[in-house]
Amino acid sequence: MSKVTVVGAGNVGATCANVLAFKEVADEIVLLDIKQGVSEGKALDMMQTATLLGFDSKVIGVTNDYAKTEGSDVVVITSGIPRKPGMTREELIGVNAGIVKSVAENVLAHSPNAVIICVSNPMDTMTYLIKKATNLPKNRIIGMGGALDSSRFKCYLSQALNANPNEVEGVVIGGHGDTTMIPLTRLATYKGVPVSQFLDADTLAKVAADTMVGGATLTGLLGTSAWYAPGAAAAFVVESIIHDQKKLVPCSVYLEGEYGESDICIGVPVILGRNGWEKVVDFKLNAEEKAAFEKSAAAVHKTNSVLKEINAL
Ligand SMILES: NC(=O)c1ccc[n+]([C@@H]2O[C@H](COP(=O)([O-])OP(=O)(O)OC[C@H]3O[C@@H](n4cnc5c(N)ncnc54)[C@H](O)[C@@H]3O)[C@@H](O)[C@H]2O)c1
Ligand SMILES: O=C(O)C[C@H](O)C(=O)O
Repeated sequence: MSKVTVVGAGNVGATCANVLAFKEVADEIVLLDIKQGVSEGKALDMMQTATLLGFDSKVIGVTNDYAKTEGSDVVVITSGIPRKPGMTREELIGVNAGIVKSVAENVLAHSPNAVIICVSNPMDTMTYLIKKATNLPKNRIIGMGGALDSSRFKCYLSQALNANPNEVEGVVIGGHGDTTMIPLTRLATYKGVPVSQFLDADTLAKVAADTMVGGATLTGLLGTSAWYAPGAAAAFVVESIIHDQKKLVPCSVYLEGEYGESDICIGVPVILGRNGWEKVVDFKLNAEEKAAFEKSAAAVHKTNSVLKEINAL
């Protein structure tokens, strides 16, 4: 039997649980929130789609009762506040650090072998906080932002190409921040052919810029941050793990020398399998990409340093 817990039954958590159930990624999905009744209500609402959508997964909602999360294979942490228009993700650190740390401790008390997927922002720093606060093996702690950012990159690329998004490949590495993301335009392809054969440099630069502010654009439109693609991206990462798919997905993981960085969680391409992330894949960046990665890492290190200032570490 496979079991996944999603903590936070807000926009992203509920969407993630819904995708997990619809795709039957796990036999049991526990949706937990601190707000009385919300997760029970959303889980019941989802279960009432089972015969309409034809899935057999069971979704259970609980209010802050971690005993019900016992024995989870994977735990997705979405609890915390989202940004409002005009804010950066980094501004959420003060509130979200306390929430993420206590949630990670609570879930591990009942599921000591779980792989933890971090969604809460600022995601790279929250992933690092989980690593430092729990001291779990590094392969069991994963920030999912690169899966989302790469999906947005492929979406914008497909629109520029007027192509089917599923025939476009593209990867975003670096931090999950408006200025720290690195869409790897040089390596993006359409049916295996470099996109630079179809799109001029200005168009490609616009695609990269739109990708980097993809989350901010949606926050401006929605008044709060996005949830369909973030929830689906988290579910995609969970599926790769639960089904041991060995997919190559950019995720924020704890580096010890890979890509020239240490003591940081930041987005790099990793293989996902049953034990979490299994290895970092070296994309052989060129000088410009390496410099961008170094700059991105410096910004993430700076945000991480705030954890000590606010006594979260
Ligand atoms: N990494 C990414 O790609 C990505 C994408 C989208 C959103 N996010 C982040 O995910 C987080 C959630 O976003 P959202 O739109 O779902 O917000 P939301 O406000 O809709 O939902 C958050 C939920 O967390 C719950 N919560 C708060 N404290 C809790 C606790 N201690 N235990 C359990 N539940 C608790 C709240 O009650 C709420 O239901 C935000 O920090 C947002 O910035 C990250
Ligand atoms: O933009 C946000 O604040 C939420 C999330 O990180 C996203 O990229 O959608």
